[in-house]
Amino acid sequence: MEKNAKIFVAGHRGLVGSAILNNLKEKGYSNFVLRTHAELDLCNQAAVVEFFDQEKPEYVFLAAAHVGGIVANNLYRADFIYRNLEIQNNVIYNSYRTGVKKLLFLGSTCIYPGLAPQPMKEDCLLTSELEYTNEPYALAKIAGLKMCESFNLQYDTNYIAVMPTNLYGPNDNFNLERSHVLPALIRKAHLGKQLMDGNWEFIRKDFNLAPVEGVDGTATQEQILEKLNKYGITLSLDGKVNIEIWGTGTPLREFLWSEDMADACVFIMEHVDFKDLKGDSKEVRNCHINIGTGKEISIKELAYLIAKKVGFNGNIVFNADKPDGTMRKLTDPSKLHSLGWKHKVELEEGVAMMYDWYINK
Ligand SMILES: NC(=O)C1=CN([C@@H]2O[C@H](COP(=O)(O)OP(=O)(O)OC[C@H]3O[C@@H](n4cnc5c(N)ncnc54)[C@H](OP(=O)(O)O)[C@@H]3O)[C@@H](O)[C@H]2O)C=CC1
Ligand SMILES: C[C@H]1O[C@H](OP(=O)(O)OP(=O)(O)OC[C@H]2O[C@@H](n3cnc4c(=O)[nH]c(N)nc43)[C@H](O)[C@@H]2O)[C@@H](O)[C@@H](O)C1=O
Repeated sequence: MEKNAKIFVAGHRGLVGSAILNNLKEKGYSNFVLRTHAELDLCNQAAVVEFFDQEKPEYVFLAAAHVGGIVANNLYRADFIYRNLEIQNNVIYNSYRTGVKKLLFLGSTCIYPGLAPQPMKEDCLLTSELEYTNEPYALAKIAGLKMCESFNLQYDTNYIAVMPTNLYGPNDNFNLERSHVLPALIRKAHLGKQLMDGNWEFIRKDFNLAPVEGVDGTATQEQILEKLNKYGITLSLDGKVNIEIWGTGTPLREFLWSEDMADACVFIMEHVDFKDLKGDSKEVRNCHINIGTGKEISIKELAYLIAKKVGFNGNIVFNADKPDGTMRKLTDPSKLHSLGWKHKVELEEGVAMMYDWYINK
């Protein structure tokens, strides 16, 4: 990638897109074409055609997608499949049509079977059933990686698909209904701590609740408690505070710091071509690349790690009525390692940086 090349980072204000943009800037790239969701809805085919015709980017990082945690994926199944197919079809096809030199498509490790052998290698794709909670999203991601592979084979394009593990970092989504587990637990633990400390004003502002004029403090506290209860943060009979963790706490997850993820994306754009991944094989499958650490932790251990970092001394309770999702999804990152990239930030350090970012944002 030439330093003055015109680069389109789709989704540049999101968790990964913002980290990719920063990483590119740090590495000396400066010629960006950027659009917010409001400026360009990537689901709008006509608008995307016009955008590519006008701007003619040379390189594309496709980090825009309809993204959410386990409950959002499970509830809004139509949105997750439809919007993601729309976004990726529009961006990948128009990249081909206007001669984009290279594109990086961001998938997810959800593409692998729910009961895949662990750790998951790239070639366990499509070997058995997907995990139900995010099946529509995973199917869209599989379509995206197959679209890259198929355009490469038929039209000799250079599109690479990467499959990141669960990510976290600056600009993450802290919405307690839609977010992934790590930002959700940081916010729940922090709110729980504020409640234990009687810091009502902080919680009121956090939920954007207007101060109630003419009503005494008690009424306002009731409103605040109602809001907290909705998200599983409650006063406990032992005088402490309970924060609710979804599921049993036993699922295992792997977490990668978003700035490491961005570094891997830029590294791959700079150093890896589809032809290197394909080699001499005639039947091409599984050329996508896992991006992960190869290390896992249970949700329960994660909850205690976050509580310790935040200084939350209340109770952690598990709500088994909420879904666990897949019990284990650990990547095998050996392909990525053999290409020359390895993660730097370990989970404990990442959680500390994430909490710092959250309280200072
Ligand atoms: N976060 C994670 O743990 C993981 C993420 N991934 C993948 O990584 C990629 C980036 O995810 P992440 O950064 O977490 O997601 P975010 O939700 O943080 O960011 C997604 C970005 O896409 C934009 N976007 C969404 N829909 C549209 C649209 N119709 N038109 C234009 N822009 C749109 C969003 O804009 P706006 O906010 O304005 O809607 C936002 O800037 C995605 O492909 C995701 O599937 C894969 C594995 C794990
Ligand atoms: C990366 C990948 O992420 C998604 O899959 P997921 O790994 O199941 O996502 P998650 O982060 O939402 O949950 C991880 C685990 O954590 C538990 N959990 C506890 N308490 C909370 C909680 O408060 N919020 C959330 N979200 N989860 C919680 C939760 O029950 C589950 O066992 C895909 O949908 C898809 O988006 C995708 O690409």
